[in-house]
Amino acid sequence: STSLKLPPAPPKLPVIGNLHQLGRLPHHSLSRLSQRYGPLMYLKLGHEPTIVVSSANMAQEILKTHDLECCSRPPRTSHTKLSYGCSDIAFAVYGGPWRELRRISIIELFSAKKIASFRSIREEEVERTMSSISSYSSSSLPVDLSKELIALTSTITCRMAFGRSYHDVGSRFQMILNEAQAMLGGFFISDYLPIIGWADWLTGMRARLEKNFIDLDRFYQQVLDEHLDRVQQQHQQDSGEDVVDILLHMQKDEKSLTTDQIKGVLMNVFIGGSDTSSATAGWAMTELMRHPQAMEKAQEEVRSLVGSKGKVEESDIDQLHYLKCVVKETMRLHPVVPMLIPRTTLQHFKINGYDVPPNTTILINAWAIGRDGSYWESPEVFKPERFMNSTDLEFAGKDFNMIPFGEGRRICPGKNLGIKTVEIMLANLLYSFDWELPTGTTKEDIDMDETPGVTVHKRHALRLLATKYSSVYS
Ligand code: HEM
Repeated sequence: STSLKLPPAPPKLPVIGNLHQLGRLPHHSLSRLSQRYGPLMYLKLGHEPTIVVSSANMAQEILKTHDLECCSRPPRTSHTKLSYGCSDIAFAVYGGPWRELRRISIIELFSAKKIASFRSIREEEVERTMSSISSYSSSSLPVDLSKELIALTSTITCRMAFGRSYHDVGSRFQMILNEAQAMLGGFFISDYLPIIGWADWLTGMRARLEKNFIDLDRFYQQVLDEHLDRVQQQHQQDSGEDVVDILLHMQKDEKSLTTDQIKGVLMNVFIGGSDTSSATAGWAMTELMRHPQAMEKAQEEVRSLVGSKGKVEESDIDQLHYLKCVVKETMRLHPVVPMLIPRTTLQHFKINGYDVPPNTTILINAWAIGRDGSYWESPEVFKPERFMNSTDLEFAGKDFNMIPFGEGRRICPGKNLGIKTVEIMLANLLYSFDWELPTGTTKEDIDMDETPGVTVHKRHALRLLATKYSSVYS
């Protein structure tokens, strides 16, 4: 290994390596570090060799040219536990079972037809949330928009996954899921320093992980048993099936699908699907509150299109060009999975003259790439107009300068579903209400602090005063 030419490496400490340089928000710390050491950095996170990628060019090398060599996932305590031993899509190592599950999910769960079949769920639940916000509107109390959005996306996901009778999973289940999610981005010492892995027990992390897992598993088992009775008696129907129905039907026909795989996919649908969309919509509203002109333009567009219809439907969205630019600009500045999901290399390869050994973790800093001044003019400025009239600037576009969903073999399979959910929520929020900051605060007071974790949320809830837009009810 001494003959390998590795990418530039910041100095490291014995045993912990560069762990102390990650800070509370690793995407920020690593972005700063890359300004000094370049777009490819070689770190040691405890015992784990890691390459951090911080430019679009290098991301393209990894996600396109060398996608096959680095499309596996490194083992992680929390990921392994919550994915039934990596029997899922998101954390499974590269290989036959992952490929098969991904193929099934793309054809059966995330196809355009399937996404369309869940349309009424999205529209009904968005409408329900708008009426709940209306009640605040009449009481002149601020709405905790972050909370409303999380409740909305988890209800949509529950109905899609488990069916109508599960639309209200109760705050308990939501709480466990939120905690499980935080754990996925959390710090398990055993992941990096197996030599003192017992510290996970001391800190109580391990016990919490086990408990959350047992609670979630109990819930999934109950849902599966209830669905199983029904599925045994019915023939496959093309519409009206929830995710559990589809997977159980597939299991009945193909037999190769294990119950752990079904539960693993459910965990992915939940953890990958609900939080990401609510966090994105929350960031979009936050940016619009800081940029009143953009807010006015977006509201003007949606209101002039929809008129006095009372709500925005999905069929309207294609004509909302500015709204789509707002969503893109939000995802450029706030990719809610800022470092994607870690990858690991399967074999040695070279990139930009440097060696990348096998079993090296690859972290791609999508957050830094979206704010890179060599690709983006005034990168820190929220300016949805930059996407107007540009067919080149797409998510996972050809230049790799905006990759909020990743790219290559591991690209997010729920991308189109996620975008649709964000757009319909945002369009209705903008159409139905005028938004103001709580009395005594100005747009300069809006903080942009983030929570650490796999999915990055706004740290402090976005609280706003909502006033019903009069033409909605006229
Ligand atoms: C705004 C919404 C969303 C964002 C920003 C997002 C982002 C991401 C990102 C960055 C990855 C990692 C890609 C990589 O490793 O290169 C990912 C993977 C994944 N996402 Fe999403 N996602 C969203 C919505 C969804 C939805 C709605 C679902 C499902 C219902 C979903 C399911 C998954 C799964 C299963 C994977 C793992 C793919 C694999 O490893 O093969 N995501 N997502």
